[in-house]
Amino acid sequence: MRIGTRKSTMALAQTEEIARRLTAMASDLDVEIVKFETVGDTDQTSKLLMHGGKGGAFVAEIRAAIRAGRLHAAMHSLKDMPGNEDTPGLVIGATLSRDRPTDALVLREGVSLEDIRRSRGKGFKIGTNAVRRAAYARRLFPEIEIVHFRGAADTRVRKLDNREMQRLPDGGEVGPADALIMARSGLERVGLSERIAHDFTPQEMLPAVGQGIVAVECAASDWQTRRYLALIDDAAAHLSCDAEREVLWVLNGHCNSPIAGFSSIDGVQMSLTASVLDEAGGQFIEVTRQGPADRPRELGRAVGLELLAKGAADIIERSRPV
Ligand SMILES: NCc1[nH]cc(CCC(=O)O)c1CC(=O)O
Repeated sequence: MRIGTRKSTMALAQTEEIARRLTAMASDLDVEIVKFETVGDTDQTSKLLMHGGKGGAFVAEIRAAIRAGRLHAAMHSLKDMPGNEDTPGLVIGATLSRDRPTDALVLREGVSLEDIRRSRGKGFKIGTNAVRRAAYARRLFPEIEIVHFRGAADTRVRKLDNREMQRLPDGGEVGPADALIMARSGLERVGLSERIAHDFTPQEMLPAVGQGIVAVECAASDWQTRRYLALIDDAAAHLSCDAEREVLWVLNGHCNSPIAGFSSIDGVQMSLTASVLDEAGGQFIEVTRQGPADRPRELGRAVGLELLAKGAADIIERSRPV
């Protein structure tokens, strides 16, 4: 099975995990990891929007290779898969069991969370490129300065430690950052979890839709690949995937929309919370509902529609595109 992936440390770790799980379930299977250098990786400073947005940059090229038969499958972080475009002929053949979905705070030497909390963020710069994280950061630390930080997880931490500036598309630069907000699961996968100073609770910072879930995509008609992928599919993660992504679908959301969504399963019940916030941190709409765990899309749809009824569309429309 030829599995395509970006070649960042994190993406490779995730793909190696897929390969390990596949060969544990099917010892006859040979897995080959095919590394792609996407436009999003080679072009670190220019706006991702030029390449069709973040999801477009990371995902489009690898999908074309599946459709052309050069790959059997592709690894994606579910969080990075756009929720507002159809993917005819492709399916998510497997979702791996979910890693811890929280966002985490990484600090440079000499800075503590207490300092940041006490000053309500005043005098501190926090690096992130996610509209959702910026919005929640401003709710938690109203006077913090957000600096746009990009790049692979390990690169970002190196820039933080070396007090490097971040170049911007317009030629300017920002930084250096005092802290970063990053996904715990990503930090774990690149071996940097000991750098986590604080895990934000879902009440402090609701995770992105799909955060912590690794997905494997393949051609809908490739039954042999689907049969293998079914062996490593985690049912609970797949139900959460369906529920949370339905919210994105209803809200026409992409991976950098100001939208958060997180579901959990307790027995036969699923609880789903989703929110929409504006980047300045002023407007915040949150909805929680419970429903039967085996009908995740219905629950996602109900939550998405309730967010719309409470004014979500306005906030989403006013948010920056990527
Ligand atoms: N946007 C990059 C990205 N895509 C997936 C993860 C890791 C978490 C995950 O798999 O959900 C990250 C890094 C981050 O957000 O810090």
